[in-house]
Amino acid sequence: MSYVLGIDIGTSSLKGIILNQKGEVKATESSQYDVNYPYPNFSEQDPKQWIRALKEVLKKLNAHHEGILAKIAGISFSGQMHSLVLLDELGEVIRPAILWNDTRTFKECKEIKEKMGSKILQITKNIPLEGFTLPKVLWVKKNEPGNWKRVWKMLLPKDYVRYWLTGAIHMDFSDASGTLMFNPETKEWSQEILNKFDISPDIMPTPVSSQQEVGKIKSNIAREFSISPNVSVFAGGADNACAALASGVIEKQDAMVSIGTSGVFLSYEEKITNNYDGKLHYFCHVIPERYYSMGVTLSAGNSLKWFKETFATEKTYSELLANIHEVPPGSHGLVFTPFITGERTPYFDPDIKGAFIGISAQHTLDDFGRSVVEGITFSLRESQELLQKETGRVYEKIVSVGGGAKNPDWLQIQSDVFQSNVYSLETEEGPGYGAAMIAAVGIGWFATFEECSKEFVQQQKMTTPHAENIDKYNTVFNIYKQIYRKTAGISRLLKNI
Ligand SMILES: Nc1ncnc2c1ncn2[C@@H]1O[C@H](COP(=O)(O)OP(=O)(O)O)[C@@H](O)[C@H]1O
Ligand SMILES: O=C(CO)[C@@H](O)[C@H](O)COP(=O)(O)O
Repeated sequence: MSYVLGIDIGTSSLKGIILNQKGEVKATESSQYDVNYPYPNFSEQDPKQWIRALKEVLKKLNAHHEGILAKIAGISFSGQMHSLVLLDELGEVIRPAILWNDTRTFKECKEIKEKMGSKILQITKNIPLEGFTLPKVLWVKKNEPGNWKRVWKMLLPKDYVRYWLTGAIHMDFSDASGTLMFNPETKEWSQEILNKFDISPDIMPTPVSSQQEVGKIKSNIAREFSISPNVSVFAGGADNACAALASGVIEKQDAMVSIGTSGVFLSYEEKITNNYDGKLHYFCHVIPERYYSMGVTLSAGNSLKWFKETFATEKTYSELLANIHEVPPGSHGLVFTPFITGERTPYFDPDIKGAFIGISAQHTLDDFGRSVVEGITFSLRESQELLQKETGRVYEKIVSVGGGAKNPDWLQIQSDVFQSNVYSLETEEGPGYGAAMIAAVGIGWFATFEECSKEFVQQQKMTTPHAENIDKYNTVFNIYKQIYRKTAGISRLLKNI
């Protein structure tokens, strides 16, 4: 029996997932790491952490499942998007990776807008945002000229991990389309953008499709972890594209909600004719010639993580949320906005701050816990409303994935707030499951991703909206929506304190 391995380089951990030919999970392991926030708006990670975590995961897979890596026939990857990794000529990392939720690049975004105007949207289908890779490249060029001079290649996290395993330099279309330097129609780096910002095409990795075989594992690494040297390594894809594949979101009427560190409301797109004027992100899918649009909450699960680590250190997530079902919708008049690292959709504002509004003496930790979960979900409803308005679609099926899908009360809140049936997956393994599906297609178990999805993805109908909660949530959501406007000025004043 041969298996496939999916490796997900998330923001909070690296996960390895092994599937058999029926899509059953034979083994899974993970290893955590931290994000560093050295200054306001900065968010960085040391790529060495990913390699340390990868080694730990590979070791644990073999140790807990009797040399299972020897049975792997194909490997592929998913990873946090947009985060910039710079390598020197020796293939060494030059500086910490600047992550997707780092918002230091306000000035660089302004520069891109001034120099490119509407051309950037025309070419890339996206507008300049602090999270995307091009502004990060420009920041290093301007602020760290010594580092910039040493750059041999620029990569994204999963491409760096794959490079460490194989020595080959590539980036797949789904991740390349999140750099703001790539044309998703021609599937090439945009010479016009690179020229405009004086970026040498030599530093760009070769763009390839997600299921392209890109190399073999280096022999010393294969030996160390008892992996067959013949294992095929496939390029892989952006974590959200991989999560959408793993959720079976392959029809226009289906949507995915992912609550990881970030939060995402994602819609499948058959064509690239419409880019919604940059109000939504528009990227290549891992499925050939398919696309997706999405809105992003910068700190979704990250808000809950921050809340837990700050106010309930000793509790697990399950303990923290154990009683939220006893708190009524609206958390006794307490509303949270999850803008703790600024916000993307729909505000695109790196300086907005989070808030609890309505605190009173009778509020308990359970009220706060529920209001954090509700605030994150309201933020995703803003993306849902924007997507529905722009696409004209009403999503008949919303599949919920990521850490946030682990809690049944949160699934109920999602269903009530989105006013839709919310499905969860039988095997909720997130983007790593999609990465393993890419390997399954790559090695030829299936001719297409659609065939693989039909065989592998098992959605469970989990949660339907409670009619009595819908009106209440509409009222609270309307209050939530006013908070951005009313706190934007105050957030700017607080920035300098
Ligand atoms: N049992 C749980 N209940 C509710 N939320 C959870 C639970 N476990 C994790 N989470 C949330 O999920 C987030 C991590 O999700 P994950 O998909 O693993 O993130 P990433 O891919 O960004 O590394 C945490 O920050 C936390 O907010
Ligand atoms: O920036 C984006 C999407 O545009 C994020 O969604 C990252 O891709 C990180 O994802 P998670 O670690 O939260 O899954």
